[in-house]
Amino acid sequence: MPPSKKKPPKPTTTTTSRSTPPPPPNWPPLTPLLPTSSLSLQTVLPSQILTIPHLFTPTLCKTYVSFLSTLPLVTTPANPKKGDAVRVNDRFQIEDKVFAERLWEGTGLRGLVLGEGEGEDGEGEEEGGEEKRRELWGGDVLGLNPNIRIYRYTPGQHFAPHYDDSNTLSFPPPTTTTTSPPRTSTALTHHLIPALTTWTLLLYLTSCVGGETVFYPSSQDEPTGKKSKKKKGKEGSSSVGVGGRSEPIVCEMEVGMALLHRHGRECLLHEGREVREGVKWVIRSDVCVRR
Ligand SMILES: O=C(O)CCC(=O)C(=O)O
Ligand SMILES: [Fe+2]
Repeated sequence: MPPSKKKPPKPTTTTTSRSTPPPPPNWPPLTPLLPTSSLSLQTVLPSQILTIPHLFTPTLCKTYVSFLSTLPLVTTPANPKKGDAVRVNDRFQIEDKVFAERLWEGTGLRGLVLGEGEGEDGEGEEEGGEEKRRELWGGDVLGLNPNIRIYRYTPGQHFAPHYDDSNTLSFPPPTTTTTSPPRTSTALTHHLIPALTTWTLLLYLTSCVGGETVFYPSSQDEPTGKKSKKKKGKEGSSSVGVGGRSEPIVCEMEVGMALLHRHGRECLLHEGREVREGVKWVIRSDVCVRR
């Protein structure tokens, strides 16, 4: 029989695998943690940069670094799309609402942001707390963005100066803690809440030489000559902006420290400086508010 000229059918596996989101990683449990009474929200620059030292313990950071090292991280291109900041690091990104919720509820982050319990150093517990909190966070806080990003910077890698955009999303309803399924299949979609990201969360799992996150409160301090086309909101009137000039704010990485900074219209120009020795590991998410 002569060989058939018919082409073999095209495999369809590519299409199928592309439309199926990857399963979330099997994140290690968030333990050990310090008691929430030992945590506090510290102000680096009022209404702009806050930190929470020891949100993760050194032991938990080590566990996470070993685990994250097993994930398929991808090196970002050194020549980004037009308009995007140059960032050279290895990253892993996943939509994982369950993990975002665990980070929010299980670490004490929620209590600190919402001003519950003890330990805040001021921002959340002044008179008229509720209104101040809404002003600080940019609305009614819902929780953390399920879009979880993991960054690894090895020596020579960095994130060039840029502004973080605010993004809109449909915020998923809280996962029920019981094992029973939702009563109707529409329960999940009907309760999606229109949301907006307002602050960036960076959780440092290591410290290293270099790799600091640096903020430039005034545009005159832009280190590369890159000028933003965006309108700058209130950032020029921040307390260190006397006469339009101010020193860069250098946030040294501390193992287990969370750094929160305002983003969107009021985002300060910032960068992740080049790592010179060691490896910088970061978990990134965002604070979301009701839109
Ligand atoms: O890694 C850093 O220090 C900065 C990261 C950053 O700016 C970002 O994720 O937008
Ligand atoms: Fe950023």
